[in-house]
Amino acid sequence: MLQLSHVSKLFNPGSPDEKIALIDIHLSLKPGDFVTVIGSNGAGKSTLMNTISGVMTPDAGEVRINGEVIHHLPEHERSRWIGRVFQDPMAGTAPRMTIEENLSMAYARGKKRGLSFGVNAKKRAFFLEQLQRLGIGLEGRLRAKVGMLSGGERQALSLLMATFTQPQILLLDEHTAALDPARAELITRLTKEIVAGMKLTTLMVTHNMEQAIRLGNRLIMMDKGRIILDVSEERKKTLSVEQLLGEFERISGNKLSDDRVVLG
Ligand SMILES: Nc1ncnc2c1ncn2[C@@H]1O[C@H](COP(=O)(O)OP(=O)(O)OP(=O)(O)O)[C@@H](O)[C@H]1O
Repeated sequence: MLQLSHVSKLFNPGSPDEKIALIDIHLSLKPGDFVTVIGSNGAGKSTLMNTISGVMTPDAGEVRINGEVIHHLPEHERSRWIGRVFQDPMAGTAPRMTIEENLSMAYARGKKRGLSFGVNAKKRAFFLEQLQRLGIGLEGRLRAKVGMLSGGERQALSLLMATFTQPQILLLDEHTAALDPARAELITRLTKEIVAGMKLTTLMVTHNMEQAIRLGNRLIMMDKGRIILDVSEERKKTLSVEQLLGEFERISGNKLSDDRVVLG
């Protein structure tokens, strides 16, 4: 499904600002895997997501989705294959457009140009059904401007839009981090439901250690551009936050330096 081999990324090579972001990363995900990603500041988590999404090209190695090298794919193919939700609820939606218009845009995403963004009765019925699944009352607000929604509502909409086209890979980039605990819990629940319901292959970066253990069937830990620990579903079942932090210290030789860490 997703295959990274020998992936490396260096910023500002040869300059005093040189930064090694990824070093010889190997990662293989099976269809339906839900992998949580944790690590210290600057470990390379965002660079990993950017490289998988094709936003950044690796300096060495390659990323394949279903056997195809991602960087060779045209933009519309990539956006059909990859859904992404960012930390900032503002990032995934267009605030001046209505919920219905945003959904229509997401619906057309990944399809060849020329496809209408317009909303017809059939599409509207589909949108209503999808919004009802979220269970937060957005189905009654199709014509509301998205800029009027709360952060949690926008993030729920972003999640729906990112998964509309049944992407091959779903990338969640600290997508609950900017929300208050109740909203974060809501988005976590919706994430679990959508990922399990659609059997999506998912990578989720989180600073919440408890969430990283509780969600998904695999956990990877990054430090200084490398994957330093890969935890199986079995091991995750009995793993505590203290043990996870202990493992980080044992392998990296340092305490986890993450200024946004949430223990649980
Ligand atoms: N565009 C860029 N230009 C230069 N250096 C960069 C750039 N993006 C990332 N880096 C550097 O690459 C390294 C990895 O950064 P990255 O953002 O991937 O880490 P991260 O694990 O997501 O960190 P955090 O948890 O702090 O957000 C860091 O040293 C960072 O400073």
